[in-house]
Order: sequence, then structure tokens, then C-alpha cells
Amino acid sequence: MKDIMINVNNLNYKVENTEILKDINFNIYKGDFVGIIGPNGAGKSTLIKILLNEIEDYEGDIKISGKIGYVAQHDEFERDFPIKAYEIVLLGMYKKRGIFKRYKKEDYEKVKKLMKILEIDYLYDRKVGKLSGGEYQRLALARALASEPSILILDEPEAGVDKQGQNLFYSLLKKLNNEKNITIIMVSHDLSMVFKETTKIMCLNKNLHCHKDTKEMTAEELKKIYSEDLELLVHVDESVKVVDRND
Ligand SMILES: Nc1ncnc2c1ncn2[C@@H]1O[C@H](COP(=O)(O)OP(=O)(O)OP(=O)(O)O)[C@@H](O)[C@H]1O
Repeated sequence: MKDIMINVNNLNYKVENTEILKDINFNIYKGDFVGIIGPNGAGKSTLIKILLNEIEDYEGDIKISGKIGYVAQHDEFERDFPIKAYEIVLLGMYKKRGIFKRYKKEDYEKVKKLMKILEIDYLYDRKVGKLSGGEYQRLALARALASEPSILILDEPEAGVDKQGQNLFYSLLKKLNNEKNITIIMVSHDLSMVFKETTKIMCLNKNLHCHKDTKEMTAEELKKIYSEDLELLVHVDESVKVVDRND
């Protein structure tokens, strides 16, 4: 039996009198690569904020075993801020060293190693303002990995990155998942990528409508949560075909 990394029981979250998340129950197991999908306003980012403890006034019970590394949807840094790529990765270690403490030689070596794994070692000294969207995204992933997390959470990693950059990013995520057994939870609107890369899918639309092996997902289930989104439905059909092709 695989270890449970995240256990969510009877989660409910309201803002004033509006229900944002209702009766959410799930387990995420070690080594899962979970795609969280759902239409705009479904509560995906809210769920992530709850898992990250950024929202605390929820009802229910959440148990998390392991450290979470987070890759945010948008840049947290102003792109003209005068900071170099390696310094961003070092920031991922500040909890270990303390923000005013000096980093050690081993920290710089670790930064180099991480940047090499993520194929951004050539950017070591480059100012962040000079990076492309895809390069910056891999840098944000390197920073998240610097804290040695056992769980990685990503919110819409496709935003602002071209197709080639996305493909590289997802293949790196898959490698981290397969080779280092890092549990990955990724919110995404890119259904075809979710179907291609993940092992489990969670369909959220206030309630958790489904949570199952990616291979077992059907177009019918997707249509239930995307029923009002005609444009996405086209993609839903295409995505399910991707699954059929892989089978
Ligand atoms: N602080 C808040 N006050 C009021 N409503 C909120 C607040 N935070 C979120 N909401 C509402 O909760 C719902 C869920 O929002 P959330 O951002 O979690 O959705 P999402 O699934 O991530 O959407 P998207 O795919 O568009 O990013 C939305 O209707 C949003 O307007």
C-alpha cells in the first residue's frame, strides 16, 4: 500500500454565504501525478491555497505528510528586479539558512546541480528580466525543488509559456515524478497535456466530481463538469482521443 501524502476529509469552504468548495474528500498517494481540472471559478486555486495553508478559515480536516514545494501561476518577482537566476534558486533555501544568513559552498553546488537537471545551467548568471517565459518557469521549479520537497504543487504551469517550453517542462516534471518519486499536484486548463502526463485526474467544480486513474477517465465525465463551456468541450473530445491513442 502506498503512503498517503495528503488526506482531505469533509472539506467545506465558504466566503460570506457563498459556497466555494463543498464536501471534498480525497487522498493523494506517494508518487501520484495528479491533474486538477475544472472550469473557471471551480475552486481549483482555492483548494491549492488551502493545501498551502494560505487560507485557514475552512471547515474539515487536512493531513499532509511531507514538505510542499510550490510553483506559482504568475511571476512573484518584478521582471526588472536586479536579481540573477541562481539567486532566485538560492531563495528556495532561505528557510533552511535564514534570509540574512550566508549561504554555504554546498548550497551553490546544489543550485548548479538543480539548474543542470532543469536544463537552465546556461542561465546561472543571467538577470531574471532576460529570461523567456519557459526559462523563468523552469527557474521557478528549481527554486521550489531547492527546499527538497516530497510534494510539488503547480498552479497552471502552462500560462505564458510556448508549446515547446511546455513540452520540455512537462517532460521534466515526469522525470521528477518517475525518478525521484516526487508527488505532483498540478492545476491545469490544458486538458490534452493533463491526459498525456498525469496518472490521476481530479475534476473539481465546487464538489469533487471525480478522482480516478487518468486512463479510466471518459468524455462523459468531463462533459459533466464542462457542460456550460462549449469551447472547452471541443478540447475535451480531443483530449479523450489522446487517451485512446495511448491505450
Ligand atoms: N476572497 C474571495 N472572495 C469572494 N469570492 C472568492 C474569493 N476567492 C475566491 N472566490 C470565488 O471562488 C470561486 C473559486 O475561485 P478559484 O480562483 O478558486 O477558481 P479556479 O477554479 O481556480 O478558477 P480559474 O480556473 O479561473 O483560475 C470563484 O467564483 C471566485 O470568484
